[in-house]
Amino acid sequence: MASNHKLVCARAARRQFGGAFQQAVRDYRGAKLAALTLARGLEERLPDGLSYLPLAFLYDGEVAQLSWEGSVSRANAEARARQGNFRVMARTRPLQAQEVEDRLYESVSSECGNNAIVVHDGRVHRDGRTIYAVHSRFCLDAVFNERARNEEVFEEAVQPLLDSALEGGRATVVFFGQTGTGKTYTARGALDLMSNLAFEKAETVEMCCYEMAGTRGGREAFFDLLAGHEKKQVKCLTGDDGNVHVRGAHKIVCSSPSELCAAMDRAFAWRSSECTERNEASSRSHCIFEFRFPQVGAEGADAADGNLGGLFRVVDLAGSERNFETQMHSRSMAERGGLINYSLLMLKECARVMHNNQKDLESQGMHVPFRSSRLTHLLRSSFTDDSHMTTVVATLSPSPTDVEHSLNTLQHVGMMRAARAWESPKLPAAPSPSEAWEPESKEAAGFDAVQGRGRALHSKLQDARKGQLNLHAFQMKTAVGGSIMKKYEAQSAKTETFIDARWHRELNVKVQDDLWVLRDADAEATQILSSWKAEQWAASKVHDLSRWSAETLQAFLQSLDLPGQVRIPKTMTGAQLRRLGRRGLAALCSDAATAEALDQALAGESQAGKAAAAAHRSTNMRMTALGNHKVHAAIEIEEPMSASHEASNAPAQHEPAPAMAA
Ligand SMILES: Nc1ncnc2c1ncn2[C@@H]1O[C@H](COP(=O)(O)OP(=O)(O)OP(=O)(O)O)[C@@H](O)[C@H]1O
Repeated sequence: MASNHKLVCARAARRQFGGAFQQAVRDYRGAKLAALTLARGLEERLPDGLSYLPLAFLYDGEVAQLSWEGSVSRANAEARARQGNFRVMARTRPLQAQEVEDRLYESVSSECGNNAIVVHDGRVHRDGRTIYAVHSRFCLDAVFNERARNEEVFEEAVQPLLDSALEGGRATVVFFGQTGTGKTYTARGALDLMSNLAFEKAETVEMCCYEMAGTRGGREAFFDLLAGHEKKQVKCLTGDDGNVHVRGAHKIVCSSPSELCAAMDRAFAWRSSECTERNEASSRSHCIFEFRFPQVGAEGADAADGNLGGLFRVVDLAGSERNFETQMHSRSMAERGGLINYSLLMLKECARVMHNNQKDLESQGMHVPFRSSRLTHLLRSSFTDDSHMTTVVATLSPSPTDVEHSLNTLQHVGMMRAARAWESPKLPAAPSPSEAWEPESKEAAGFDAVQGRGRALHSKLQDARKGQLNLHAFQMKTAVGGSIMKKYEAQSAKTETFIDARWHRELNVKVQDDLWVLRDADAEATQILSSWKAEQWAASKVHDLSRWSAETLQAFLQSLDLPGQVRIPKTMTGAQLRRLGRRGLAALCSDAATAEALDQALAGESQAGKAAAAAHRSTNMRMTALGNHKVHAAIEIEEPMSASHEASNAPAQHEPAPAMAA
């Protein structure tokens, strides 16, 4: 049963049909390679657009189009990789040992030369039979694949910021992404490399480090990580310069790389981290490293308050988590996780509003809720101040089970990038093989950089069978017009729908509509069955003398064609009549013939009651059989139930036994 459920769950399906999805990824990569070769070889010889044609013959239309588009826009990659103050990059970690053991494939392709990243999303169609892959491309300022080393990431993402800070500027690098994707791994690598380089230009480096976590009262607060055990709370205040500063944090002035590394290690040691389902050492707080580089000639000045001296921040955010990843969390972990998710949500919300403000002229000026979380409050200048250099590094997991996370991360960093699109240089239009292609200028806008969604069909189960499932369940004939497996639970008459491709063939059915239609049909079936069961129960009790009210008894007596008189009091109920017994009943009748006729009529009612009760029991048994054997059991039952016929024998005067749904 559980396996059927899993089939409609995309994550489980990605595991189950891994081979087919992997083939889709291979196809895409093959098409990409072919497109690159063609673009290089034919572009100069053939007019625009025509060089695309050989690819269209070889591959599925959308895959060919997407891969071609990726290869021709390669020329624009350099222009697209902005040298502006706000840049967005992505780094994919390699598959972990457990993922390799589970035979998971790589669902992310990094097009490093093209500064683009493609997420291959394996999906199951709502019909439950067709599986297909959607390839989504996101264009960023730089992309690092799973083989990229920390040094490469540092050189591209961090070094320009460090240089700017060493010259007196303000810079922030933010590591953002799903839990267990390598934010801390990348941040630590960058910090280690930074500690050496910083002293090439600065004599001393002042460092403070704090984390944003929850207080006991469930509120966000900053805690000093260099203050030892106590984790002293520090304040986050807006200074005269309009920037947000953390006040009261312990500062360490380092004069050598080893001192700086020791201070960083100390901060990492105090940072909140716990073992979770996804990461053995998962960060449970947002950690901010702040470095100040006093400028030459600025000695004695309060560099923290004035703009004298450069500021460099490394923000290692806690990872976003989804419900299925937090099943084993304790209560306190769940509370902290709630705060983390809230602050990340607010960060995404700010990105969304900024993006909307940028994209839609009408909504320009919409309030960006930076103050809704302490994290966004702190990072405000990174996103709004043009002179503040910011790099957001999105970390991604290549696992197909994390595709939703990866898409979500890329969409949000894309929005952040788009929100600062005014900085991007004007790009020349890319050659396009068809009118329908997205214009290259859109690419620069980050979020709109999803260059189209390729769709490659890889259905193993394309046998389109005709027919219709007629569900004969206890006289109920439901033409659901689709592939449906029902499980009827005897007690609650509950039905569940399972879509399982195997049943399509066995039942020889074809999905005509989508799952929602089937669900409607299922709900209808549940309703009919439930009311029918209730009616049957009521029908079985209609003939039970001991349940008759005084009115029902009088109606019953009037319906009988008795030879003589019966002197039964108008207030006497069925139960009281039964207690009289045969002799007591005869005493109420005017003659023996009347007593005999009344006795026979009551015996007939008793018989009918027994038959109805037997029918009800049989219904329950059949329902149980359905529960155990699913639809097969229902189909094998050919004889309609006879309870309705029994019910029709009930006396017309008293409450008629309801007919079953036919
Ligand atoms: N690029 C990489 N190369 C090799 N291993 C990596 C890479 N990125 C991450 N890892 C490994 O993945 C695991 C998780 O990494 P890390 O703790 O940095 O994730 P995280 O994103 O900080 O997670 P959380 O948000 O839960 O703190 C670690 O064991 C790390 O060594």
